[in-house]
Amino acid sequence: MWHYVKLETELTHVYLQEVLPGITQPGDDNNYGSAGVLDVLCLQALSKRIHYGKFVAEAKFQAQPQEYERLIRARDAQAILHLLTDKAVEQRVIERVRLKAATFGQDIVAPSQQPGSSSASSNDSGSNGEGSSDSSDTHLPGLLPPQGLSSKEAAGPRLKVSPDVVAALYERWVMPLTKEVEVQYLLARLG
Ligand SMILES: O=C(O)C(=O)C[C@]1(C(=O)O)C=C[C@@H](O)C=C1
Repeated sequence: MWHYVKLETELTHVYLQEVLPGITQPGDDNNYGSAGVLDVLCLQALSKRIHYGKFVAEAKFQAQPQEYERLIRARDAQAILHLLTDKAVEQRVIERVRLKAATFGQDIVAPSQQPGSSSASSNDSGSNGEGSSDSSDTHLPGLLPPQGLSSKEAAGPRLKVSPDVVAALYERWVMPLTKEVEVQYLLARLG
């Protein structure tokens, strides 16, 4: 049945093996509570995005019922995957994700806290505890792997995660998992 289509196990594996290493630095910052809360938020957001593939697949079925029905009856998962794939849309999604990560992932620094500013001190992290503990450090420890930054990114504003890494995660994992949900949904569609 279509509502049994759930890729939680695959998603957890991808999150632990691919997403986390891409957006964090190795090591232990002892922030287990905050990390746990954010892990759950990320997993829920990814799960929702991927499993919305069921609605997308239903719309695609409605648009081409005969084509899909023939492939579903033939149990031809590869042909279904091919029929539902739209490379132009995928390219637009990747570019939008890259732009969003570059825009909303900026680490905003008050002018007075910027390196070279007379009021910036090396150990002043502000009353709310935010900010770099070292004003000469261009990246927040634990948030941005410097090795994940392209030279273009490193020259621009400080970013919490590399837009290229986020775009690659979408291309290699998020969209393929969404398509896997779509295929599984369609295979169960007539049952
Ligand atoms: O928008 C669609 O047509 C989808 O099926 C969604 C999606 C995606 O995951 O973003 C997946 C497959 C398509 O090739 C394009 C995009």
